[in-house]
Amino acid sequence: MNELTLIVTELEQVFKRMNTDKLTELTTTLLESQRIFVTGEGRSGLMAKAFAMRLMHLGATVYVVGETTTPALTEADTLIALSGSGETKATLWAAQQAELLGSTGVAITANNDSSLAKVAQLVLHVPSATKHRNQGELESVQPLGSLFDQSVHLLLDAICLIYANKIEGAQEQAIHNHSNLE
Ligand SMILES: O=C([C@H](O)CO)[C@H](O)[C@H](O)COP(=O)(O)O
Repeated sequence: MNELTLIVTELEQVFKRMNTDKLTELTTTLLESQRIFVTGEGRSGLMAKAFAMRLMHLGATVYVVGETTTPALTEADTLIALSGSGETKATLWAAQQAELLGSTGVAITANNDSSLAKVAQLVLHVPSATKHRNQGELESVQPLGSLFDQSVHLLLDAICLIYANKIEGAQEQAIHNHSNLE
C-alpha cells in the first residue's frame, strides 16, 4: 500500500466508527447561533481557522478566538473548541469560559472522557489517533496528530456541506463573500 492509500484507509477507519448524526446536530446548532467562535491550539487551531473561513464564505458571522478583531463571547453565541487530547489548557479554558458565560459549547475531540468533552454541551467525538497515542485510540502510521487533523478537516467540510444545502444560493453567497483583495 502506498502512503496515500494508507492515509485514506486510516480515515475510513475513523469515519466508520463515528456517529454521523452528530454532524447534522452540530450544523443545526450553528444555524441557530447568532455568532460562531472557534478555538484550538497548534494544528487543531489551523483546522479551526479553515472551518471559520468556510463558514464566513457561507454567510455566518464567525470569529477566531485570540484574533485582534474578535469581540466578547455572549450567551447567544456558540464556541467550537477543537482539541485531539481534549486537555490543552488554552482550549479548555476558553470552553470553561463559554460555560460560565452561558454560551453553547461544542467540543471536537478524540477523547470522549477529556476535560473538554465534560465541559461541552455537544461533543463531536472523532475516534482517531492523537499525538499522545493513548490506550484505546485507533492506530496510525502517521506522526503526531495528523490523523485527527485530517479527520477533523473532512468532518468540518461535511458540516459546511450540510450547512450550504440548508441555505438559498450557497455557491453565489460564497462567491460574493470570497476575498476580492487577493
Ligand atoms: O499542533 C499540534 C500537534 O500535535 C503538534 O504537531 C496540536 O494540534 C496541538 O498541540 C494541540 O493539541 P490538541 O489540543 O490535543 O489537539
